[in-house]
Amino acid sequence: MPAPTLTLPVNGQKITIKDNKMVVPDNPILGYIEGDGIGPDITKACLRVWDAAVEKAYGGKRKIHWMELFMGEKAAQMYDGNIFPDATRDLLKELVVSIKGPLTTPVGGGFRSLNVALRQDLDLYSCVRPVRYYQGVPSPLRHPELVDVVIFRENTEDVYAGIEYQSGSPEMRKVEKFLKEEMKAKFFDDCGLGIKPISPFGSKRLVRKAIQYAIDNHRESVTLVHKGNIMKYTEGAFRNWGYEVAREEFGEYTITEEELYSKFGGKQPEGKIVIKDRIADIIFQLMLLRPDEFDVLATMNLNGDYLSDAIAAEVGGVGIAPGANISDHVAVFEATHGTAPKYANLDKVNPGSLLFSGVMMLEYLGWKEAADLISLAYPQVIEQKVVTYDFARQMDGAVEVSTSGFGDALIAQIQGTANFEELRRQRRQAVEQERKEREEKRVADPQAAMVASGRTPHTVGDIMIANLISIDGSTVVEEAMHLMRKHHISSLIVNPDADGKWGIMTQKDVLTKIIHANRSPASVKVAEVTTKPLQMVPVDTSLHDCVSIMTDNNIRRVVVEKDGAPIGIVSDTDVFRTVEEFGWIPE
Ligand SMILES: NC(=O)C1=CN([C@@H]2O[C@H](COP(=O)(O)OP(=O)(O)OC[C@H]3O[C@@H](n4cnc5c(N)ncnc54)[C@H](OP(=O)(O)O)[C@@H]3O)[C@@H](O)[C@H]2O)C=CC1
Ligand SMILES: O=C(O)CCC(=O)C(=O)O
Ligand SMILES: [Mg+2]
Repeated sequence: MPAPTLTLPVNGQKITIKDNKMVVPDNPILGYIEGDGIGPDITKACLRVWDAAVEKAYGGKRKIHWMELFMGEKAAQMYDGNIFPDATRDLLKELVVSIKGPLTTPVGGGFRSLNVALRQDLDLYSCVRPVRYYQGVPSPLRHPELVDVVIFRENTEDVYAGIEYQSGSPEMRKVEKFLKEEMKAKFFDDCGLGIKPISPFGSKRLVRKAIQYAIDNHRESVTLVHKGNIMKYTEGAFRNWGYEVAREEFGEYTITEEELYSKFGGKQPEGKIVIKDRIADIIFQLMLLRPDEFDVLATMNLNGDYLSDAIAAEVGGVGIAPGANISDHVAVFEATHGTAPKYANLDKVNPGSLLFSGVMMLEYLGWKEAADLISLAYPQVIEQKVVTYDFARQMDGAVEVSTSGFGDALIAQIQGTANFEELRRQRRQAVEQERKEREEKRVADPQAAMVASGRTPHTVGDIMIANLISIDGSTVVEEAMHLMRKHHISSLIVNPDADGKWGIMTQKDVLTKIIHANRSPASVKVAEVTTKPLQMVPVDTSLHDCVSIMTDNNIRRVVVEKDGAPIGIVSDTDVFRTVEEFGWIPE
C-alpha cells in the first residue's frame, strides 16, 4: 500500500517558536495519535470534550484544528508495517504540540517500546504527571484530598536507554568479559546485562524544569527521589546534581529542607521553594501516609514510572492519570496508562487520563479558561455518580456509563456551567487555606513536622521553637508577666542594651528577684532582673554540644542565634523529647 499523503488542515495555523517562546495562534493545528487497544475509544470521546470546552470558553474565537498522525498498529496498516513513520516523527516536531493514545509494547522480546522511542527521538526529556484528587472519585485513602503532586520523571535515560544485552548473546559475552576480567566485577554467569546511564546533563535539565515549574506555579517544594544509598553513582549522583542546580541556578528562589528548620523555624519564606530529597522506597510509604508533605517530585526514569501508577491508585487509579512528554518546547501529551487490550473497542474504559492530559495541553497553550472548564465540570459529573466501570465498581449507587457516555455527560456539564468564575475562586481559596494550615502546624511544632517529614534532628536549629517574643529592658516587669502569660511562654528575650548586649528574663527571674525579694513587679524595670549576657548558641550546634553548654552553665534553656541575633529557643525538655522520640546516636 502506498504511504498516505498527510495534508495540514486548511483553516489552521502552525504553532511557532519565537525568541525561545511558543507563539500560539487562535486556530492552532494540533496533532493527535489514536494509539492501540483502548486508544481509539478514549481519543474519540476526548476530542469532543476538548472542542466543547474551547467553544464554551471562547465562543468560537479560538478553535483547535486537529490533524491525525499515525503510530503503532494503525501506522503499520497504512505504512506497510512501519510502526513509527518518519512523516509522523517530523510532524510531531513541526506542529510542536500533540496528544497521543497508548501504544503496545511486547514483553521480553520483539520491538522496543515506541513510547520510549518517541521520547528519545524527539528528546522529550521531562515526563510530567500531575496527580490530584477530584471530589467524589472513589479512593482507598481516608484523605485522598491531601494528594496533589506533580511528578517530573526523567524521560530519556536510566535503564530505559535500551543498553541491554540478552543472556548468552555475543554482545553480552563481550560485556561480561570486560566487567569480570578488567573491572573485577562479581556476578553469576549468563546474566542478562543492562546499563543504567545517568548523566549530569540529563539529571540537571530535568530538575531545572521541575524547579522552574514549582516557581511558575507557586508550589511549595521539590523533592528529589532516588535510591542513592544503594546506587551511589547513578541515583545518588542524581540527587547531588539536583541540589547543585537548585543552589547554583535557583539560589534566589530555593532553600533546602535543612535550612527551612535551622534558619526559618519551619516558616517558609515568601517566594522560596523548599528542596528536599527522599529515598525511593520510603517515598511510596510517605505518599500513602503523608501525601500532603509532597508537592513536585523529581525522579529518574524507572522510579517515576513506578511512582506515577502507584500514586494514581490513591486518587482513583490509572483511569485518571494524565501526563505529558515535554522538551524545551515540543510536547506530546499522553495518559499514564497503557492500551488495556482486553477492553479494546468496547467503549468501556475511563477516558479521564487522556482527558486530563488534554487539560494539561490546553494549559500548555495558555488556554487556561478552557482547561479550568473541564477540571471544574468533571467533579460535578462524578458527584452525580455518573462514572465508567472502573469507578462504578468502587462506588455504591453508581450510574455506570460507557466511554462515550461519560464524554456526553461531561460536555452537557461544561455547556451548562454558569458560575465558572466563582468555582475557580473557590478552588484557589481552598489551595491557599491548606497551605496556611500546613505552615501553622510546622511553626507551632517543628519536632512533629520533623517526624512527619521522615527527617532526624541533629542540631538545635532542627528542634528550636522559632517564635521568640522580645521586650525592651525599660518595660515594667508586670507588663512582661502579662505578655508571658498571654503567649504561654516562660521567658522573654530582652532587646540589646546600650552596649548591644541581648538578655533574657525568665519566670525564675521573676520568682527569685521580684516575688522572693518582696518587690512590686509594677515598679521594677525588666532590665533590672534580666540575665546578661544572653547564653546564645549558633543554629548548627549539635544536640550533644547544646546539652554540654546547659550542663556547664547550669541552665535549662539556650537561645539559638544566627548572625548574632536570637532566632529560636531550645529547652532541656525539647532535647529530652527529641532523644525519647528519635533515639540517640552517640557523636
Ligand atoms: N504510554 C504508553 O503508551 C503505555 C503503554 N503501555 C503498554 O500497554 C500495554 C498494556 O499494559 P498493562 O501493563 O496491561 O497496563 P494498562 O495500563 O494498559 O492496563 C492495566 C489495567 O489498568 C486499568 N486501566 C488502564 N487504562 C484504563 C482506563 N483508561 N480506564 C480504566 N482502567 C484502566 C485496567 O484495569 P482492570 O483490569 O482492573 O479493569 C487495565 O487492565 C503494554 O503493551 C504496555 O507496554 C503501558 C503503559 C504506558
Ligand atoms: O512504553 C511502554 O510500553 C510502557 C511505558 C510506560 O509504562 C510509561 O511510560 O509509563
Ligand atoms: Mg508506566
